[in-house]
Amino acid sequence: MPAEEFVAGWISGALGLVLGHPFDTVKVRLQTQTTYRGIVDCMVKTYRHESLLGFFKGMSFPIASIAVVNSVLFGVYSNALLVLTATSHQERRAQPPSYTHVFIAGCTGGFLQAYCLAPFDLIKVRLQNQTEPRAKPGSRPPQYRGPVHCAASIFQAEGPRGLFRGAWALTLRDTPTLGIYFVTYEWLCRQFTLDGQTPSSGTVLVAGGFAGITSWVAATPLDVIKSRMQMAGLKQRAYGGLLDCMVSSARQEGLGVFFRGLTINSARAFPVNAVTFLSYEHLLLSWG
Ligand SMILES: C[N+](C)(C)CCCC[C@H](N)C(=O)O
Repeated sequence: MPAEEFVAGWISGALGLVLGHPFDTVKVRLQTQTTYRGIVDCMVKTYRHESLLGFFKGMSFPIASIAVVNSVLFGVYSNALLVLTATSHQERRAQPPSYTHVFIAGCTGGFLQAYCLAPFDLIKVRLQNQTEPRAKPGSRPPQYRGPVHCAASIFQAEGPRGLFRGAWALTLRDTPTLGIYFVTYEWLCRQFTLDGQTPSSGTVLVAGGFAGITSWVAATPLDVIKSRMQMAGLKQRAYGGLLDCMVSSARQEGLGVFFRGLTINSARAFPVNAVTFLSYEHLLLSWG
């Protein structure tokens, strides 16, 4: 099984992540808390209350973990294509796979990465939603002291299954939308590249950026539900399940609730995925 794809996926995931984390914090807060009037208000309040550091809450952990998850995504995607089309990454420019194969491989990668992502994403969301300013003497400490403490507290209170809260919503969110992700990327690359040629860096950046936006647009409704299920019982009311969360969120807040965080998600998705695909393609090219 070719391993370079996993390594390239790891490095490119880490690069994309740092760039996108501040957007991600604003997104999670807008989706799960009702105290902000919009993106700018959330940014201003976060900055005033918690300084620039507030935007990077919960990042150290994803940088290690999400990078691993990205490695699973790209590694499984590429190896699934190898199984489906019997072509390696290098051969695929000359013999491009069909969009159906790209979609199936993307969904497979999406499904498997969702399973690895679930506990990491849960911890990230819980830490991002702690709005207390950094420890001041005399102030009440936040519930979780850091990622390890957060994981340990959830494990102690709810057992291993607690760490997979919201995993079902996450899998539903990621399986089809990562199929869309790779199809969009491939389609855009092919539009701007002569047959058999390698796409230019500019093309890869634009195709990667739009692949990110398209898949996030499709993923946002379930992303809201996922984040809420992960917070259920803490700052959020408890839900009877995924459907209950959908119905009661829509009843209380209207259908618009399913698009919360869409603007910020798209603004984040472009740079993150442009950089992810560019570094991924470059690494693989330089390793020959
Ligand atoms: C499928 N869905 C849109 C949910 C995620 C796409 C993931 C791509 C990238 N790791 C990012 O964080 O933007």
